[in-house]
Amino acid sequence: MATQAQVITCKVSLVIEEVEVAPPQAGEVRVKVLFTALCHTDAYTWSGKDPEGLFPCILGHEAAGIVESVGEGVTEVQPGDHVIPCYQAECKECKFCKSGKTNLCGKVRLATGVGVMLNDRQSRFSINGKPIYHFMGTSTFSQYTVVHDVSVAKIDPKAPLDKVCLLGCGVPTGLGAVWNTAKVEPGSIVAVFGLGTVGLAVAEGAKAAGASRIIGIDIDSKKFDRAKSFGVTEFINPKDHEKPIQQVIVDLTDGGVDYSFECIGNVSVMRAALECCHKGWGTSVIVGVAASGQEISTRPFQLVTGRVWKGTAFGGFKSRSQVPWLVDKYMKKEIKVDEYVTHNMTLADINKAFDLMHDGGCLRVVLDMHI
Ligand SMILES: NC(=O)c1ccc[n+]([C@@H]2O[C@H](COP(=O)([O-])OP(=O)(O)OC[C@H]3O[C@@H](n4cnc5c(N)ncnc54)[C@H](O)[C@@H]3O)[C@@H](O)[C@H]2O)c1
Ligand SMILES: N[C@@H](CCC(=O)N[C@@H](CSCO)C(=O)NCC(=O)O)C(=O)O
Ligand SMILES: [Zn+2]
Ligand SMILES: [Zn+2]
Repeated sequence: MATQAQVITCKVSLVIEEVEVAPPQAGEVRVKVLFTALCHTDAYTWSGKDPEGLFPCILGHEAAGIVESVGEGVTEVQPGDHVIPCYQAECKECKFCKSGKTNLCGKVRLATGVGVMLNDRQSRFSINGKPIYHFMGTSTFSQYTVVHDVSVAKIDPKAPLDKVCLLGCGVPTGLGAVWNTAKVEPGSIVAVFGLGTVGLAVAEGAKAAGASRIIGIDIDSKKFDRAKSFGVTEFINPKDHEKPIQQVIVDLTDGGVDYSFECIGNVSVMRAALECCHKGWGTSVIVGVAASGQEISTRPFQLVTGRVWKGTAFGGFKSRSQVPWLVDKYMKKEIKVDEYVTHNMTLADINKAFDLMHDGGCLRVVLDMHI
């Protein structure tokens, strides 16, 4: 086909470049990133569908490392501390942090949303004097990064960093969606849409909360076997049914589920997840991130008749307070983490790692940043 005068769609790679990382300023921490995993939100922003996506930038937000140096006034971490960068900050002082109602923090969010540090609204990354933007206040696809002190959790130095890096995003998000946002009670019937890392962590959290049935829904039936070991008790592939998936679930559950979780980022599935909830009390939690311009819809009657629609960011966990607690739970073998790591690679292979995310067998790829 002739392509002259046409827009061409083609593949591009992330590039690995030498970057200058400026010293941390007041209230900032420079971290040597040892291991980082890839999350679908990195792929989402790279795709250009994130309205906050700003390029050129350094992506990455699910990582663990060691503090290299700290700026003036930083008291809660020091060089040598083992840390997890937290894209969701916790300053403990702002209106949000003090509300007792949310884990969102307002202190640095406006700066991190536009790829800069709060102090001087500049980036600490540059190439030949030209700034490279930060991403989600973390930018962990770099061997060194600079984060705000409110965006870093100090953790047990005995914890294996090549595993607990996952506690920077996907696993806490799923667990917390169940424990903090939905507050699933023992005996509940739960539906999980999407059986990737986040959906499996929802299943794990629901099992721990004592759910009686955990129904996993995915369009890839290969996901089902593995999901059993995370707590899923029944499986549905929407492709095997002619009826809308919400009707299939309502029929199977005597009127609908107590809780549902959308872990895909698809607005049609978000609607189905709400509408498969039981009249009068069923609650649906949106976890997946949908692209810019996408909107959710349903008949208001669904809410009038008692269903509740919620969303969650980082599973409602307060990052600096609770990430160390999650690390301790992992060390006591009370939550899974190793089981979500399906591949280990190096920074040099980051493009292959992104390709692997489309492979049904892949959950998390962990990159060793210094080989
Ligand atoms: N809210 C938050 O704080 C937060 C944190 C982390 C990730 N996320 C988002 O959560 C979502 C899930 O992340 P993940 O890493 O588990 O992704 P993933 O791609 O590994 O998992 C998604 C799963 O959904 C399945 N799927 C796709 N379309 C489907 C459909 N129409 N019906 C049923 N199943 C379908 C896929 O087969 C896959 O198993 C992403 O959108 C990610 O950006 C949100
Ligand atoms: N810039 C994106 C926001 C996407 C989004 O909702 N991010 C989640 C975390 S995804 C982690 O993998 C989140 O926590 N949001 C709350 C926040 O960003 O403060 C967009 O605009 O689509
Ligand atoms: Zn993420
Ligand atoms: Zn705050």
